[in-house]
Amino acid sequence: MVSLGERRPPAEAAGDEAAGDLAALAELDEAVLLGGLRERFLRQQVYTDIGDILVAMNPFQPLPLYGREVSKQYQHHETGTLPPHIFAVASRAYHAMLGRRGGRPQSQCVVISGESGAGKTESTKLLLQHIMNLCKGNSQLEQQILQIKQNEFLDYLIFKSVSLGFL
Ligand SMILES: Nc1ncnc2c1ncn2[C@@H]1O[C@H](COP(=O)(O)OP(=O)(O)OP(=O)(O)O)[C@@H](O)[C@H]1O
Repeated sequence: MVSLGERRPPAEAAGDEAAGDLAALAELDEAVLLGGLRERFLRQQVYTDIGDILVAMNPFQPLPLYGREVSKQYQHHETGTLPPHIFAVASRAYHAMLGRRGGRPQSQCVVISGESGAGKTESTKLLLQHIMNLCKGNSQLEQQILQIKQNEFLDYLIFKSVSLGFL
């Protein structure tokens, strides 16, 4: 959903020949795609765009990607100016829901899919965390999201389809 640009969060600052949006590459086949994802993963760049799809790779370790500062950066950024991130997806859905950036207000749906242990639950929590930050001041929306967060059936809101794991 977003591509690499000028301003980058710290984790992406140290060199990034591997493209943030693989769909922007002139040639894209399975080998290029897997190579690009692998290269980024080795640099701890766990998020990669492929056009409108965000690929999130599970780092299985805490990374400094989710702090308040990073969340702030992604709240009102222009599409394409920051590296791919789950917060960018959340921001895009949030602003589109409210009809900002040109469109009319519309319900939004984010499908989070992956094999067991891929990180769907964590991604959902991060998505909601960022949306909570975005809707500070909108108490009705905040309450609605808090209700979702407290819902023990949160997992059932996630599409748990099994995808092929290549890496
Ligand atoms: N972004 C992340 N950063 C660090 N660790 C993560 C991240 N995402 C997932 N993990 C780690 O991977 C584990 C499994 O993730 P999670 O529970 O989200 O997977 P899941 O896809 O929901 O699995 P299942 O379908 O089996 O419920 C987490 O407990 C956490 O330790």
